[in-house]
Amino acid sequence: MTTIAHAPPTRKARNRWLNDAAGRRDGVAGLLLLDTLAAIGFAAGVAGGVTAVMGQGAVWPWAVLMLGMGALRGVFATLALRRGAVRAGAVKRAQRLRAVAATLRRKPGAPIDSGLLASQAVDAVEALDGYVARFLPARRAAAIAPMLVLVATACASWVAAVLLAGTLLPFVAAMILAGGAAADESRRQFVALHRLSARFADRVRSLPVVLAFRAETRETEAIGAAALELAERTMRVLRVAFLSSAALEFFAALSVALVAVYCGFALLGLLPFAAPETLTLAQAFFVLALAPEFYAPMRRLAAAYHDKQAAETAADTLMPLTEPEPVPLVRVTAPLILRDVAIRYPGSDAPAVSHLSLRIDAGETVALLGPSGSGKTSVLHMLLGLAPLSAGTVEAGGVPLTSLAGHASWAGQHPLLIAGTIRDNLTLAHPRADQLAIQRAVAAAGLGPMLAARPGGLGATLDARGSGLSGGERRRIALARALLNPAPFLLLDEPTAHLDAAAEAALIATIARAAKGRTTLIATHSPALAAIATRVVHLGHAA
Ligand SMILES: Nc1ncnc2c1ncn2[C@@H]1O[C@H](COP(=O)(O)OP(=O)(O)OP(=O)(O)O)[C@@H](O)[C@H]1O
Repeated sequence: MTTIAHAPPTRKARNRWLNDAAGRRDGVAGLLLLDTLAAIGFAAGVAGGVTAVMGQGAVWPWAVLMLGMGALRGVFATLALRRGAVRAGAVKRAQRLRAVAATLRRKPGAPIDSGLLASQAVDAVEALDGYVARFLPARRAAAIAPMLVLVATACASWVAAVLLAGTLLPFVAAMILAGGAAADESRRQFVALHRLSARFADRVRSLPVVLAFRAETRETEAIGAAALELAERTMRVLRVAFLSSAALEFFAALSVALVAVYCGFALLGLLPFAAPETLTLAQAFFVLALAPEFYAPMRRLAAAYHDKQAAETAADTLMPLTEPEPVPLVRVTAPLILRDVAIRYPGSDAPAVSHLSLRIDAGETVALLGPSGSGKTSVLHMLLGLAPLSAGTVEAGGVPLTSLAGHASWAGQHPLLIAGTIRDNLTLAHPRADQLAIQRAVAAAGLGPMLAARPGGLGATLDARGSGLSGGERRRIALARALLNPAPFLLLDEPTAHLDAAAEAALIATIARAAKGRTTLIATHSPALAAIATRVVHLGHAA
């Protein structure tokens, strides 16, 4: 089961990270402020139009002002939406690349958790969308826009401005209370979502094992329970969200009602106290048309508030991802010299390999022989930067080596297959390989009969599990891929396992040809394959 194993960061650190992740401002908040200014113009148009209709001047300039400002509001709102979406897209792309890069360049031997990666690269990154596109611009605009409305209102009626401002304080207090509760609930909801998606991804990946052990019912129940937990958490978040929107709507309605009652009574001279100001019809209409705009930025902010909570929870998952170190591009050549090398996996008490010293000269073929578990694969993985070098040194062509990746063709024990055609799988390590080179590699790896029997041949599609391929066929694909890549080092991990004697003999001849001119290291249990090596190195008990 996938868990988030680190302590949550402090609020300050989280906010700083979110700000950095959101990057530069793209003027979305500015567009929202322009929308507020256009709303003030619109209210002026309404007020002027009404007084003109009552016979005080021409109507059309006010109508033009009203329509123009209305149209501008539409333009500003659309531009703000579009710019926000573009900015959020860029932020998500950068974070997704970061999540994937952190996984690809994790410490050698550190376990990979596909459920966690899926949750980080998909759910957590997606949760930043609303934060960047809506919440941040809404928060920036909400700090200024109500003040603009207040100043415009005060120019027409200072009493109306005081009434609006008076409802603001209890509203802010209510929102702080509701916001705190919503933050906790939202965090719990996100953890439940993370748990469900990680569990689901893990189980889909291990579906054959689940089916083989008849664990469908148990796993279905577990996923059902996780889904139920998520539903309950979502309902709690919604309840708090409804509560805060009820508070918002109450104070928004109260402010408009107070202004309307005051303006009406002031115009009719029905105020139960001496009028503190003289209000004209135009001023009253202006103030009334503007009153709903006072709470509009807060409404926008409240609508995006959930995005902030989701982003904060996502930040807890994304922040611990370490920045990938740039991989230095070093030209690596033989000889390959290992001095007193030890490989110890994280969490293991005993090293998988210890005190291994070895020199492999350019063009040499070395076979690593040894009982199962003696560390043959670990040595190849260490050279590729996939297993940790815990002690000793490795040097290639006089350069201290961190990884042969990029300089080596590799056929692993569990060949990686991607969803795509057989050709896609072959050209994975050498995308520019031409048709002739592909045909040669296919023939050399003994894939010809399999491709001839398969509709589509090289164009036949595989899924990521390589369903429909035998173990031997998968290894042949991995070998053909390694042969296709003209790298100076060739690393093969049990390339002839799962093959009958005749197929093994044919493949050994192919490997012997492919090894010519390359520095080759082969991990094997097969004495026949080891026989083509210029040197045999025994690991483990057999040493
Ligand atoms: N990722 C890992 N984390 C922890 N221990 C590991 C890991 N990979 C391998 N080991 C351990 O390291 C030891 C050497 O394993 P390795 O696969 O290198 O042996 P091998 O000689 O290639 O075995 P085989 O012939 O069965 O393929 C084993 O005890 C194994 O359990």
